[in-house]
Amino acid sequence: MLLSKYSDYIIYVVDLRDTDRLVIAKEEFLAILEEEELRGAAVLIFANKQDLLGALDDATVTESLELHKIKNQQWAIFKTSAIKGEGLLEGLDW
Ligand SMILES: Nc1nc2c(ncn2[C@@H]2O[C@H](COP(=O)(O)OP(=O)(O)OP(=O)(O)O)[C@@H](O)[C@H]2O)c(=O)[nH]1
Repeated sequence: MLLSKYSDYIIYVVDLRDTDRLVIAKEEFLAILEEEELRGAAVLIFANKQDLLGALDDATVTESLELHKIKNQQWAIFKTSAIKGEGLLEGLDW
């Protein structure tokens, strides 16, 4: 992963079909939030592959990544389908 020295925002993409790696995704996500350079950066989550059957809902992702515990940073979660181009612009507009 590449991080610029002082980033204004983080975009984190979660694969809604990859339930097996949700725990790893959470660990990685929490480690990113602890990066000194990213303190205060806005956090944008793309919950991707929402077009596929069996995709997790965003409430489950919110709970799994413990987004509600983020106190000093703005955050938002958008359901996306990268393949269909859905939800991406809404997220980037946020
Ligand atoms: N249906 C669908 N397919 C997608 C979407 N985004 C990416 N893919 C497809 O998923 C496949 C794997 O892409 P990613 O999951 O992004 O790649 P990756 O994380 O390196 O792959 P894994 O490690 O196997 O998960 C590719 O064929 C993509 O075209 C999406 O929103 N919807």
